[in-house]
Amino acid sequence: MILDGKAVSEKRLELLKEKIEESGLYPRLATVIVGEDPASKLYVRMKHRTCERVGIGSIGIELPEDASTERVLEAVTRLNNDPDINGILVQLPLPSQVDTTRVINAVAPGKDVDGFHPYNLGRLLAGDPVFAPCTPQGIMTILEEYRIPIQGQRAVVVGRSIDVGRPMAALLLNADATVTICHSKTKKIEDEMRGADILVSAVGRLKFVRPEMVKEGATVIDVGINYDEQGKLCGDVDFEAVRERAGAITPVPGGVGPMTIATLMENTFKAARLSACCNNTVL
Ligand SMILES: NC(=O)C1=CN([C@@H]2O[C@H](COP(=O)(O)OP(=O)(O)OC[C@H]3O[C@@H](n4cnc5c(N)ncnc54)[C@H](OP(=O)(O)O)[C@@H]3O)[C@@H](O)[C@H]2O)C=CC1
Ligand SMILES: Nc1nc(=O)c2c([nH]1)NC[C@@H]1CN(c3ccc(C(=O)N[C@@H](CCC(=O)O)C(=O)O)cc3)C=[N+]21
Repeated sequence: MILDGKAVSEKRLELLKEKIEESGLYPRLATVIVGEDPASKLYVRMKHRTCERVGIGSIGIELPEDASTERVLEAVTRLNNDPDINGILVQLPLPSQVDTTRVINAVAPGKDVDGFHPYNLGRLLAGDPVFAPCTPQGIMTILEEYRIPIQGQRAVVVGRSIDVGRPMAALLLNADATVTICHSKTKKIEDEMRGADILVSAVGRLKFVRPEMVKEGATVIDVGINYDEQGKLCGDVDFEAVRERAGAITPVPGGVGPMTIATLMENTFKAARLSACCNNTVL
């Protein structure tokens, strides 16, 4: 079975559009982009376009490639203090002279729709999330939509980044999976991966997941965004070979990526509701 993330994202966006209309709210997202990286610019454009489609206002702050940490912090602080802005997304990666951790930590937790702030990561780890990172949260939505059982299942997450691997493991644990996290220092990683009922690859390497690493019938989630020798967009999974063994698998493109953006929209609406109804007292 192919897990059609694109179709699930379309369905969720239509539903969200209706909910936003009914709410009478006008949520607003601000993006901050530093430099001219074409991939980052493309992603930010896609986010703004999706905002427009569901009834979320958006503004884009663009800073020069050589912007200092202080300059980026100043932009974030201004957005934190702007009552018209509900969500703030600082597009990563930032140029090397910018201290990414300081910038992430500066975003007001109630506007942190990426879920990267340590407050939100802590809430997630405590089993009581407010904003979970969009990519892993979007993966949970795909699993739910396709009724893939999670409770008691063995889940293996390859990758331990703040944006994908770690929060993915926390979400699966919160859903009662038995979770293993693998990374570049993991010994006998193939044996770990072969034990997975649910295998999530967030590595960033072409053909990292080969069929011999996949249990027959497993659910395989491909987070990777890579380009092959022809410049074609590919995930981490050797898709054609692995799909024969997997019970269910996400393609790239059309799998996890569209769900990341749909979840960002859901988090932005949530941020708007939190500030409207409870003045952020849940935080
Ligand atoms: N579709 C989407 O919406 C999104 C896609 N992505 C894509 O997902 C991929 C991962 O992203 P991200 O988590 O940010 O990346 P990072 O580079 O931050 O993390 C990669 C992880 O993979 C691990 N790793 C690298 N090589 C190996 C190896 N040979 N064996 C086992 N583990 C290895 C690293 O281990 P260690 O920690 O030991 O170095 C690290 O934990 C990228 O391709 C990225 O473009 C990312 C975000 C959203
Ligand atoms: N602060 C921050 N938040 C992020 O969520 C964030 C980020 N920085 N930096 C970069 C990564 C990457 N990311 C993707 C989003 C959508 C697709 C996506 O929609 N991909 C389409 C294909 C798009 C194409 O054609 O290239 C697909 O897989 O079908 C991919 C990757 C979000 N990220």
